Amino acid sequence: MITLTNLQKTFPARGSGVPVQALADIDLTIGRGEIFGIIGRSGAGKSTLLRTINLLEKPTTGSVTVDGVEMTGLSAAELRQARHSIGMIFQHFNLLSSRTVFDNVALPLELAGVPKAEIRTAVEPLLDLVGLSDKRDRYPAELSGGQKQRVGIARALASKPKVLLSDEATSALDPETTTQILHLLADINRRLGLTIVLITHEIGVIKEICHKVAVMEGGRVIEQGPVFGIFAHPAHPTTRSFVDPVINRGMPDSLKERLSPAPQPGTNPVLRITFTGEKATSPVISAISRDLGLDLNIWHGQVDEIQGAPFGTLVVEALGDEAKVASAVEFLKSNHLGVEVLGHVPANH
Ligand SMILES: Nc1ncnc2c1ncn2[C@@H]1O[C@H](COP(=O)(O)OP(=O)(O)OP(=O)(O)O)[C@@H](O)[C@H]1O
Repeated sequence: MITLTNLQKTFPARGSGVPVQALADIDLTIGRGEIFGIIGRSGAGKSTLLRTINLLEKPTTGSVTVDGVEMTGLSAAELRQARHSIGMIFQHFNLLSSRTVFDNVALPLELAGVPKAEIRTAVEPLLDLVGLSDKRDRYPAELSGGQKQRVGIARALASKPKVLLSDEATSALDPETTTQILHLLADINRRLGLTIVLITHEIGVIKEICHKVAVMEGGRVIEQGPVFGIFAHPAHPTTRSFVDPVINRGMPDSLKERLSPAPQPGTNPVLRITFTGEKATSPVISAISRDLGLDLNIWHGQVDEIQGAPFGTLVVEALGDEAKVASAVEFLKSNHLGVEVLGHVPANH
């Protein structure tokens, strides 16, 4: 649906400053109907990247294709037309304070010259969709933040876009309202098959509704893939720093301090077992002690949920000889569970 190829963006130097390279070597493919999240710290290049999709920001080099249309080659009139299929919502909602809820949602249609009767037929179901039918004649100042964002969403949907860009749309909202807005976006994605690209600095937003994620740092995408895989096995340290607070893959500090990297006489290995999907509930621990005669001392365990699928980690000390431990590792792998040796601790500590 959206392909960004070899995208670069450099902002020219201001005054006596130096040019800023905001985007470098960006290659991203976003599939039709996906909710694609882009996460990164302040200044990573998220907004610039999002704004290149509708060409609010013109890339210095590279190509942007949306629904088969190469955006960088369009004339001004063609670009205006192409932007009808790309809606956008914003952190601070960007509503017109002098217009009612109905008139804010109707605005893009009025600007496109749609007749009044048609506007009414288009806007009313949208107000219904976002749960604001009873607020149609209210003004933005009379609405809560969550309600304002619902107006923003309805307005973005008015021109029946195929893509919705969300620029930190929940950053100004409290956690409960954030969840409601995210559920609304997920619902719209399912019902309308809309492709959603959202940027955020909050990992919870990605965890809640995204199918895929790209992590940005210094204008580059440092890691990307399906949310489940990235959360379960974050490869880059920055990704880990985002994921660790919400997915506890770790172990107690007291144990960490006692770990030594290599086995010594009289030490036991410490394993981290990761469970994903339906395997998260399979009784592997009892199978290992029963069938392989290896006792496992559980140090730390956690079962979480990513995108509705269970994801668990278990840190265990294996109380047995090397051969038994090797068979247990093989057994776990053959059951499609993740297993890694974290280190070794003195036995009987
Ligand atoms: N119009 C501009 N002119 C010059 N530099 C810019 C411009 N817009 C952005 N930048 C710079 O480009 C880099 C990326 O900015 P961008 O706003 O895309 O980051 P971000 O990840 O969205 O950050 P934030 O989360 O704080 O919004 C930053 O160094 C920023 O200062």
